[in-house]
Amino acid sequence: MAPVVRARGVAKQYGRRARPVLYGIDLEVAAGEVVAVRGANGSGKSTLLRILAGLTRPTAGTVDGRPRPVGWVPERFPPSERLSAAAYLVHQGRIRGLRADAARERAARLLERLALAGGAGTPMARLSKGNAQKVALAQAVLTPPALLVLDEPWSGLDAPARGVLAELIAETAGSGGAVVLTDHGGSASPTAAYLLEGGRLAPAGAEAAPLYEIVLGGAEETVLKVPATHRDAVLSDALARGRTVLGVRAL
Ligand SMILES: Nc1ncnc2c1ncn2[C@@H]1O[C@H](COP(=O)(O)OP(=O)(O)OP(=O)(O)O)[C@@H](O)[C@H]1O
Repeated sequence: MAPVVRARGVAKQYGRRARPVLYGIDLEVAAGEVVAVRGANGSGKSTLLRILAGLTRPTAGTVDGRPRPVGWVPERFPPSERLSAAAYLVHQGRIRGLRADAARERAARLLERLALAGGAGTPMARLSKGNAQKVALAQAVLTPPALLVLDEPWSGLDAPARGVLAELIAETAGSGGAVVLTDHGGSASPTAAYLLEGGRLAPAGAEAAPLYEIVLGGAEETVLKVPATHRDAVLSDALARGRTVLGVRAL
């Protein structure tokens, strides 16, 4: 399948005297792929993800094919906004070309799925870390992204929200999007995993964790591939949203 995004020879050095963080990284991510980038603290994972998302410029090399907009979930979501979570998401939806009522509906549905404690009317500055993370996730998938990049997305999320996150990742990949994430906890069951070490990227082998295929009915049929660890949370979330479970099978 044609790659959604392709990095070639990407290198990064923050300042001329600093030691380079990345050396000549090549990486292709195809539609439907979930790619995990792992490595020690400070190994350059966030730097690589920011370059893939188009937020940081590489010192050398190129990134081709990046679609717009990229769904981006930063490691730390700035919650210093006075806007409420709902107002912030509607604003983001408008920027991405949604009509106000569509943006409101989509934002409300995502916040309900993610069970934003304290409600959608809470000012962003007063949100807890986990709830700010939920808003970060919601803004990234307000319009279905062709490329979804998530930096440590599991951190701070409670168990049900982790299930919803697994579902959002599976939905993005299932509808032809490409997903790149860092996952210290190894919670994503990626289709490919890489280890970033000494500024170079090496294949780390995909996870051994078993995958399940879940077929959901309702207004339309959806097929999701989710790791066994998130199967039950995804099923209960789907049932709570009025979907019908048409099938569950181990892959
Ligand atoms: N804006 C910046 N200016 C200067 N140096 C930076 C900048 N951002 C990152 N670095 C440096 O680049 C190196 C890699 O940082 P990066 O945040 O990409 O690593 P990481 O693997 O994501 O770390 P962690 O697991 O702790 O999140 C670190 O030495 C960091 O200090």
